[in-house]
Amino acid sequence: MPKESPDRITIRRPDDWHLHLRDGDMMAAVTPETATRFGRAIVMPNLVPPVVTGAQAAAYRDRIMAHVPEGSGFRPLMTCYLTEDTDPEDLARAYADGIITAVKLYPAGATTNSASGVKDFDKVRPVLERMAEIGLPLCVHGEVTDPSVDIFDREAVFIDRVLKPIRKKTPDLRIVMEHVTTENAVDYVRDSRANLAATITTHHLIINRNHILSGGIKPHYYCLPVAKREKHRIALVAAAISGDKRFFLGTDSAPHTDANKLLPCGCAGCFTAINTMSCLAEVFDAAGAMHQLENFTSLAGARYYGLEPNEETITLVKGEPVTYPARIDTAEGPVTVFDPGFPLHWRVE
Ligand SMILES: NC(=O)N[C@@H](CC(=O)O)C(=O)O
Ligand SMILES: [Zn+2]
Ligand SMILES: [Zn+2]
Repeated sequence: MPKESPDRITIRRPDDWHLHLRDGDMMAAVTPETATRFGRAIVMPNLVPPVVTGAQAAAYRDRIMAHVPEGSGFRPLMTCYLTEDTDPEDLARAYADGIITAVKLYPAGATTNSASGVKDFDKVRPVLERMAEIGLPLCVHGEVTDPSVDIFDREAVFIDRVLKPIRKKTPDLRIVMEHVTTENAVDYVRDSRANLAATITTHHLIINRNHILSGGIKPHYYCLPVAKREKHRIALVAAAISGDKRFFLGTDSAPHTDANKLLPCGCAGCFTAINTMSCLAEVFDAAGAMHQLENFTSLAGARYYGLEPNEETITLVKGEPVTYPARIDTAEGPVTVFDPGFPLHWRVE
């Protein structure tokens, strides 16, 4: 049990089960921000070109490690990007060698850098079957790309059209539905019997679609899946604070430069690596659920991935509003930090 008083709580060091570290100069700038705060992170493979083979995942891991501050103890958990040409044996080897922790499924065109994703889900059946056999988890960006489906319905439709058939044909495949944004997804995960869990982002616990669209368009709140109605946000908070071990933190911290966000066709993604724990503590505290924060950030995800929780602990302290930078500088340009829209009173000691 976390040690807790009204203004102080000590929990296991958190992990981030869905993170974008990018590459090159951006990676150099954002990797320390996560490495100093989290024990481990599942690193998304949607680089350009994507990380598709075990060898590429190992090389990417080494590039990340070069920017992990000494003594942080941070461990990047690597993923491969599933394509219609993925070789099941390459994945099986990379998993056996401890190079990858999961495989990522992007429907082609669903989100940032997903052009090489899957169009025909039958083509990846042999890979999914091999993954089920060896217990290699599949992380899923759960949105259909059918342009005739309303963007606010794409997650719910994905569950019926894609996820249910995959789970029926491959019931032993361990799946993580990434960054869920709807009550539909929460209910679907909660009603499942086995082999299904979900990550929830920091920002989807805080914003709804009004934050993006009301009173002027707010590109820094635009991410995919796009934030939905308030009733969905409420369902996400309920899942996060429930103590249910199938819901855990994946920040989906997805840095884009301001120049790439503030465009007629701006990029999707919120950069939350810096203030995530303060944001989450605020949300859990407001819900009277500080005692469930540790499960969400530090226990449930490790358990689903079959890993031990981190040995180290962190202490969060409540007091005067926390200060954090509005943006960070990178050699590619400034990146705006997620603004929850309210003061944050919890800081990591
Ligand atoms: N979440 C986002 O809005 N963007 C992510 C991609 C993703 O996770 O879908 C990115 O790579 O920028
Ligand atoms: Zn995604
Ligand atoms: Zn993501």
